[in-house]
Amino acid sequence: MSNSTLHQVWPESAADSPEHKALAALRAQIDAVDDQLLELFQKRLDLAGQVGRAKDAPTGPHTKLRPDREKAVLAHVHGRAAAPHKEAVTGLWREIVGWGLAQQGQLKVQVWSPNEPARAFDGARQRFGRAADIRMVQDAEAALRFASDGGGVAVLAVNNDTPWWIGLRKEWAHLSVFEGFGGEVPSAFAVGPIDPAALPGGRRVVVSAGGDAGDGAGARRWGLHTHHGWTLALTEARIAPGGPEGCVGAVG
Ligand SMILES: C=C(O[C@@H]1C=C(C(=O)O)C=C[C@H]1O)C(=O)O
Repeated sequence: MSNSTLHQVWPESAADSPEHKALAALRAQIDAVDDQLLELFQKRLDLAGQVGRAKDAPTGPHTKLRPDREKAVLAHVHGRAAAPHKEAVTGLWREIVGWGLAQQGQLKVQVWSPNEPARAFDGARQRFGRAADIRMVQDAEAALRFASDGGGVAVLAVNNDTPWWIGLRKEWAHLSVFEGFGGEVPSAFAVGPIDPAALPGGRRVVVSAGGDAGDGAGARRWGLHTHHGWTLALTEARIAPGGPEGCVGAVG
């Protein structure tokens, strides 16, 4: 295409056309909104940093990640967002909350999923956001040890033969499940040294030796895995983490 043809299609006077002016005015509004967003986002980051320092005193061995609070923040913005924007708002706020948590120290996530590594990694990235340092690992026990030693959290698949979850009733009893990945019947769980008071209020994760122990009458229950008499299940029964029913956490 020659220059003369270009001139015909897009004459110099186009800069003064009503279309161009309307576009420029809209972009000026976007620039102004960006300035406001930038100021508010940085203010939020600073506040999250302050919350982190306020949490220093009583947290003990627990991570600063508070799944219950994150869930409440996401539910709040989802509830207030206009219907066509709910998905965009929720996706963005996952990122915002991830960066908020990062103000209190970068979250490290070890993902173990021998059968579906990409799916588990994507789930972890969506849940914890760009701010998190997320790595695939080859050994479920090592990932649990990493979480136990305060290194961060682990995302572990259950669609395989390694019954790592039995350890949540034994050597890893101080770790809690706080998220499920893959829908109603999760194929992976996030596990970490979460303050039991900060667990999300969703379905409870139960690891029990034999059968249906601890399920309240009539509560819905999803069996996920069994191994040598041990059962991993989800339940809607309102049982307390760490109690005799074998509740090892909850999913959001
Ligand atoms: C700011 C906090 O710390 C973290 C960051 C959050 C956020 O940015 O909204 C929410 C929960 C925590 O995982 C908090 O506990 O309130």
